[in-house]
Amino acid sequence: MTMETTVIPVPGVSPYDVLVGRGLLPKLHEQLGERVAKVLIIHPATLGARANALRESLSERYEVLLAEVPDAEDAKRIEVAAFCWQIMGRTDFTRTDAVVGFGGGAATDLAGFVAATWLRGVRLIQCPTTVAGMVDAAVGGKTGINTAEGKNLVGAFYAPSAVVADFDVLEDLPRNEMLAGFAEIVKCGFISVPEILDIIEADVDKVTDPRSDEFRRVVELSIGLKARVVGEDFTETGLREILNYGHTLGHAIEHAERYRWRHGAAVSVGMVFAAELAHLAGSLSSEVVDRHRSILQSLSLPVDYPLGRWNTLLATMQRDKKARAGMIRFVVLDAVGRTSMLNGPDEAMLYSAYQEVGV
Ligand SMILES: NC(=O)c1ccc[n+]([C@@H]2O[C@H](COP(=O)([O-])OP(=O)(O)OC[C@H]3O[C@@H](n4cnc5c(N)ncnc54)[C@H](O)[C@@H]3O)[C@@H](O)[C@H]2O)c1
Ligand SMILES: O=C(O)C(=O)C[C@@H](O)[C@H](O)[C@H](O)COP(=O)(O)O
Ligand SMILES: [Zn+2]
Repeated sequence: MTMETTVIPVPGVSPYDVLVGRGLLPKLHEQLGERVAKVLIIHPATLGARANALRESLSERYEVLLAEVPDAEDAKRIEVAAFCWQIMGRTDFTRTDAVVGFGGGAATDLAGFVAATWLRGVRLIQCPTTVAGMVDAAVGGKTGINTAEGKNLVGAFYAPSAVVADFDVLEDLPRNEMLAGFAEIVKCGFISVPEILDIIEADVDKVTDPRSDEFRRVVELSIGLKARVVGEDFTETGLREILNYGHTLGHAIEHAERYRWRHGAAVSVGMVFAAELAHLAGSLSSEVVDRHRSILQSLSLPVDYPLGRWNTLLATMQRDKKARAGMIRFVVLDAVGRTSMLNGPDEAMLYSAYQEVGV
């Protein structure tokens, strides 16, 4: 299957392009350039065969090293970053060398962090292999790892030099991972791009088929939104917070579940919670709350969570990066496509919203 390549520019101090298409990975050298000598490909075992093929295709031009890292969230640990730094140290990896993040959001978050920290920053090319990675994690330069206390607590804002989203790799992606990635696409729909929601509602089977035009459209709309937002507010001083819609409770759920829940599944519940919160605060209609549930359920994403975990979740939410001086802040909607911040809602309101998603 062939498909034209779309180039989505990400503006900012260090601008770069996101390439979306097929057959892009065999041409990865075009993004690496001629100054690079060594390339470290950071990938999980699931991508082992494809990482080997990538190494083969690059080995004529570069010395290629592979770092196979633990799968999914297990990759986002300091020990795993240290494993990558050790490979780089032992191979005299210099500032003219490059890191390639090849995997889902967990692998690209780790690879970004490794690239940002090695010698205080080496060239980084992100090659996302999941929907969440393509529409969100690999774009925008938020890199990081987890600590025992919470998710993404250590990291850096560090822009890649290019992002290569090659749909060919999605052939192997399990359907539940694909649907989890749609949570971030739905997020983009609710916060800013209602067209995404219309496309999903029109035909959910078509939009979740990576060979369809509809799939490509919602992926490109989501990347386009992310590019605009991070171009304006790279280090999240304001506007970028909208990309955190649903993540305040979502991250707390992931942490409480010791990362056995997929990120997208947790964010799905988190978005319904945020919608209920906005409704209780009097800013969002019940129709839009219901629309959250119907769209997310049509994608087989969860919209509820066990009621008994509130104290743990609340404690974790208090460590959310958007909190200020002990006050939890939530991205909420006033309408589809219109966001605002709800600062320090009282605990009774939070608990009432939680009861609406609780089972
Ligand atoms: N930095 C950001 O802006 C940002 C944005 C969104 C998400 N994230 C982070 O990304 C992570 C979630 O990303 P994710 O949903 O991609 O999960 P993931 O990286 O854990 O990947 C999900 C699973 O799919 C497998 N996989 C990946 N590509 C595959 C392929 N092509 N074929 C078969 N299997 C494949 C992985 O090995 C893993 O088991 C979370 O850690 C989240 O915090 C970061
Ligand atoms: O790019 C952003 O900004 C986001 O918030 C995107 C989120 O989807 C993503 O999960 C991000 O990693 C969350 O970051 P955090 O700052 O809340 O840890
Ligand atoms: Zn996310």
